[in-house]
Amino acid sequence: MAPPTVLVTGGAGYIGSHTVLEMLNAGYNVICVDNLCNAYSGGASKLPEALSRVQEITGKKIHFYRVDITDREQVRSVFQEHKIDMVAHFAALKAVGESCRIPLQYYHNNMTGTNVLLEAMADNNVFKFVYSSSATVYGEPKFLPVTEEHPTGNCTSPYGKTKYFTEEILKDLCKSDKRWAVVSLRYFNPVGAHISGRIGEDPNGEPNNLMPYIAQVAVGRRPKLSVYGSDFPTKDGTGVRDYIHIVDLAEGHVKALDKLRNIAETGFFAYNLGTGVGCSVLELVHAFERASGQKVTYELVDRRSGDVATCYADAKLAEQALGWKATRGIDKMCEDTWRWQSQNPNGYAQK
Ligand SMILES: NC(=O)c1ccc[n+]([C@@H]2O[C@H](COP(=O)([O-])OP(=O)(O)OC[C@H]3O[C@@H](n4cnc5c(N)ncnc54)[C@H](O)[C@@H]3O)[C@@H](O)[C@H]2O)c1
Ligand SMILES: CC(=O)N[C@H]1[C@@H](OP(=O)(O)OP(=O)(O)OC[C@H]2O[C@@H](n3ccc(=O)[nH]c3=O)[C@H](O)[C@@H]2O)O[C@H](CO)[C@@H](O)[C@@H]1O
Repeated sequence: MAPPTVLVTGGAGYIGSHTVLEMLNAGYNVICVDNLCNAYSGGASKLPEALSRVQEITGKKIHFYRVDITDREQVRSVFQEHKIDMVAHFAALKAVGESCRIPLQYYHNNMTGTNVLLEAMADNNVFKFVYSSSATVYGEPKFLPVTEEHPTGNCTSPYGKTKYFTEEILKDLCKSDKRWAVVSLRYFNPVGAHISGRIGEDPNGEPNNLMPYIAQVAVGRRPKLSVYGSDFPTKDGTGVRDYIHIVDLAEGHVKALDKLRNIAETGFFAYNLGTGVGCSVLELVHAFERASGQKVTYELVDRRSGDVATCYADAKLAEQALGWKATRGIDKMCEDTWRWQSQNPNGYAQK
């Protein structure tokens, strides 16, 4: 029996590339599409740099197509070229602040793109779908830890709304047609890098997120970290989040594919991918200093608008339903981030 073939959209990105690596190691065939709007295209090789390195690490072949998922013909051509069994959908624009400035581009890219993809799937009798969702669908937590029963939809940005609206579309789709089996994975705060140090997070321009910012200060690319708010009602006054190692996250996707591959059960399933452990900004800074041996200079400044004090997951449902549990702690997240950053001070674009 040939191993299943997974179409991975956004496979050249941070989470996509790490998940492709774990899918290949788990024996899946992988077809990747990406329009490279937020991924380094690499040198002469046909493959984007991140995927070229994934091939090097795994010794396995990746089929790659430079495709924009909003382009119906481009998407259809991939389904004509390959027999696809399942789809893992990472492709999206994801900068919260940018989404407030250019909401229409976010709704087009993330919503129209997903709808074009879903239509092409249905036209080719492909109904198994893993979706990249986010804890942002919960808005400001009403209770902690956040379970999958927490209300969704109280999103504070157009980006967050694209995630929420897409989940609602997927629920309606599953209600309308019992052939659909959808797993929506709600990521908390993915950080870290593959142990090889060859692939990692490579944000365009100034990082929005905490961990890549810390790493760039530690490696000397940025003078200091601004700590947004030190007067939150938390252990040390700084924001508390549920950071999850990117490889734990990637392994969670493989478990979701395994579930879809083997189940007769169809419908919509949502699972939190987090550790259940909250970590403050200053705790992460100090853990990174221990892991890297580098000083991370920081300044306590005003809060960033839209930030909540504390958010962390109840991850028990994913453990029960997927047989998955995060195993890597904060120190490992920092060690692996530092290995990537110190070996690739300028990310994939080695200058
Ligand atoms: N990184 C996080 O902290 C986080 C948290 C929650 C959810 N997510 C979601 O996980 C997914 C992957 O996030 P990431 O951090 O890897 O981001 P990323 O930007 O590194 O990866 C996204 C990839 O999708 C591609 N892409 C974007 N629009 C496309 C389009 N129209 N057609 C084809 N390719 C397109 C980009 O070029 C990029 O390679 C996204 O859906 C994001 O919303 C990320
Ligand atoms: C409001 C917002 O943007 N939320 C997004 C953000 O979550 P979130 O805001 O949790 O993630 P960040 O990494 O941006 O911030 C984590 C914590 O670090 C603090 N911090 C961050 C950066 C910095 O330079 N200094 C600093 O102190 C923040 O105030 C927060 O307390 O990233 C997630 C992962 O991409 C997205 O799913 C969320 O939708």
